[in-house]
Amino acid sequence: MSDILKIRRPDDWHLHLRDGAMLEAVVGYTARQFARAIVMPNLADPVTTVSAAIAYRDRILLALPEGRDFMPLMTAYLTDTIDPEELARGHARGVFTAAKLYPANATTNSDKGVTDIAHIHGALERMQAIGMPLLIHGEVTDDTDIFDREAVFIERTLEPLVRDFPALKIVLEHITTAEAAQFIAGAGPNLAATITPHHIHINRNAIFERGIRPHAYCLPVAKREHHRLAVRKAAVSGSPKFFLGTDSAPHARETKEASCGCAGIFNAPFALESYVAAFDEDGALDRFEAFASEHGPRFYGLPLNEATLTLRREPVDVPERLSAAGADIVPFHAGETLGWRLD
Ligand SMILES: NC(=O)N[C@@H](CC(=O)O)C(=O)O
Ligand SMILES: [Zn+2]
Ligand SMILES: [Zn+2]
Repeated sequence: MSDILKIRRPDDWHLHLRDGAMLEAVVGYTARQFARAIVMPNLADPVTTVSAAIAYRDRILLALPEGRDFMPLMTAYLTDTIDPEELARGHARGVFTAAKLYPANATTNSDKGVTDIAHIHGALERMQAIGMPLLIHGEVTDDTDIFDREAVFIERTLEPLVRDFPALKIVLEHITTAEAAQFIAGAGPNLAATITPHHIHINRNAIFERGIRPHAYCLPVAKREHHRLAVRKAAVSGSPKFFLGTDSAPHARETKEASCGCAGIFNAPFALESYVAAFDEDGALDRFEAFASEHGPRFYGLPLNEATLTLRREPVDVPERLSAAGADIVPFHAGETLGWRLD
């Protein structure tokens, strides 16, 4: 009985699909598992307009393997000069599901992000009024210690933001700390957080295991063990404020294995297998479906998926590399054997 898990088809509430050849190489891995995904707008040329989002959505749909039923949910990239009208227009037309706040220079392709929250107050007011969610990469960008950047962001930026916009729907993305888990758990129902597979499996030791491990490097960077445990506890808790968002972030192998390697972990190929292993280890298989398939759509006010999928307790080998876009990419769990297999 507990060797087979049949669940409502899940969604990925935080995903990087990139563009061009990389998009074509990676989109099938996500579409195999997830019915929908919130697609991040941090392309080299960020998605800041309705027309750019429509064109990107069309490229994603065109890149899908045949017969795959998958709906990309698009997001707008907030800049200092973003026009609140453009956001509202995109939201009303069903193009922008949400808008994403990247503090300028916090992460990959965030150089055109927001330099000061004060610059987007008009946009946030408008989003609050129309019920458009704000998605946040929550790290400060000054010379704060890299392991403290999320906790400091919560104190310095998120708490005032929640006070100023009490009805704004906010998702704190890819949380990595006990502080974040605690803050979200204690906040109102309009605040939620996504949790990645890697942040429930690895702590910061993984980045330095017998040498430097670029494929375990992402932002926000993995923290100490006690933070991993707190984030994992939130994921398996059954609280509707925490839901699945892989933050799968493919980078070609040579751009990670470099003197200045890119941040991002490519976990799309075995995302469900990775999450379910953690729920199984924690005796929380009965709460997996809610985390993967229910909490997200309820927060976003979207219908639950009708289709189902089945996971079986059978070994699955994760390859060392996957070839894509003429290069290769190293997936999360490369070379490991996971204990659950997706049909
Ligand atoms: N998570 C990462 O380490 N990288 C993401 C950006 C992001 O989500 O911060 C990317 O686009 O590569
Ligand atoms: Zn991020
Ligand atoms: Zn991301």
